[in-house]
Amino acid sequence: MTATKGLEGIVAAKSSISSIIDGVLTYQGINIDELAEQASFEEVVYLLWHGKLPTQDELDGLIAELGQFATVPTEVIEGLRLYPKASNSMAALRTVVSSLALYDSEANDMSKEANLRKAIKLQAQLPTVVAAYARIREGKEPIAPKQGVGIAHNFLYMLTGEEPAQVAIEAMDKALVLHADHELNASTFAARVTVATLSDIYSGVTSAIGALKGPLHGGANEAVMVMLDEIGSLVNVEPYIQNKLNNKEKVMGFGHRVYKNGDPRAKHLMQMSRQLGELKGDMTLYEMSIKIEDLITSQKGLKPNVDFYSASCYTMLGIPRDLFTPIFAISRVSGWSAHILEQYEDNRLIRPRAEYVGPVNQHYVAIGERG
Ligand SMILES: CC(=O)SCCNC(=O)CCNC(=O)[C@H](O)C(C)(C)COP(=O)(O)OP(=O)(O)OC[C@H]1O[C@@H](n2cnc3c(N)ncnc32)[C@H](O)[C@@H]1OP(=O)(O)O
Ligand SMILES: O=C([O-])CC(=O)C(=O)O
Repeated sequence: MTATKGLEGIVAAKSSISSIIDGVLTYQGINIDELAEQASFEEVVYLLWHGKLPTQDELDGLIAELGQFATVPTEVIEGLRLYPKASNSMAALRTVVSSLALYDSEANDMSKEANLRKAIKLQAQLPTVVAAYARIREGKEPIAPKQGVGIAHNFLYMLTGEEPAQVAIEAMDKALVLHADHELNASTFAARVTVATLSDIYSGVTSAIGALKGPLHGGANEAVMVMLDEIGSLVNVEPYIQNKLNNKEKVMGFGHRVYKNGDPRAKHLMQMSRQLGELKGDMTLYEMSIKIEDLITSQKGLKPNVDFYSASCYTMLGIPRDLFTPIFAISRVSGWSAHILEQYEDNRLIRPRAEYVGPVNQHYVAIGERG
């Protein structure tokens, strides 16, 4: 038995949710470029869960259910007030999602209907939780979700307490569409491994949030913004990046396990970054990002991934950088849930093997005789 480090190239599941074939990403066979330009996030959620785009009635029904479930139990909001103010935002989100199970009477109901309902609840509640967390740590009161508006709109409203501009809603909605699913990425795999023991959907999503948090995965979007903040201005880009490359340090937001010729989502976020810069009348972050891309691509041959331009976009939307990965989770919970439901449909325990490389033929030595 020989291990493949990082399971690179190993096909570990059959799935009909999203595909990456020859560098093209599709959700249910629809190219991400079409969805990014035309679909709303709620249409994508329906697509991932039901395998087809919704009719107007089906879409209205989903939006109504998301509204109905968007309110988070008071106990959970009260719990947020007790978290240390300096908590890591993804650790807080992971803890909240785990605790949501305690207040859901059907948390352990494994029927198909209950599992779909729990997927809707999680999708509805994550934006409320992230916005409430962000406000409470600033000493502000959480804002109750609005009914009848999309998740992008509601999230920005609950975060700021103000009616968001149409351009901000559209940018956020597109970002949510672009992050919704991505085949067997690390967090989705973690979710599938967890529920393949026939554990519940809250456990699966809690595992997934833990996996998304890391900087090699979803945590890279925050790390990109840390880097942009450290660089500070266009003139500093070249020496900063050169120094990183000389020290053989990774530059966050570049490279990908599957895409070697570029992540198809990045160009949409790059355009969004440019447009938001133009609207703000401040191109600094966009221009710094373009310069970093030029340097990394020419010197390392690495292309930006989904996490690179999302950092400047979210900052220009006025969002604090430690909410970037929680926003990724607000979107990706749609994909995690789709994969969890798919796993339950045709389940088998996921339990690979390890190549043993430890010592052999050892013997127990009494404690007093050990060196
Ligand atoms: C939503 C997402 O999860 S998208 C990915 C987000 N993560 C990041 O942006 C973090 C930065 N990128 C990386 O760490 C990697 O490119 C990963 C983890 C995304 C993919 O990694 P892998 O396919 O395992 O590639 P691996 O990490 O083995 O790198 C291969 C080589 O490219 C180099 N490399 C890969 N990414 C980078 C990078 N961002 N900056 C500099 N060098 C890099 C590695 O140092 C390594 O070089 P070596 O062969 O000389 O040692
Ligand atoms: O697929 C991956 O390995 C990471 C990624 O881009 C994603 O989860 O969106």
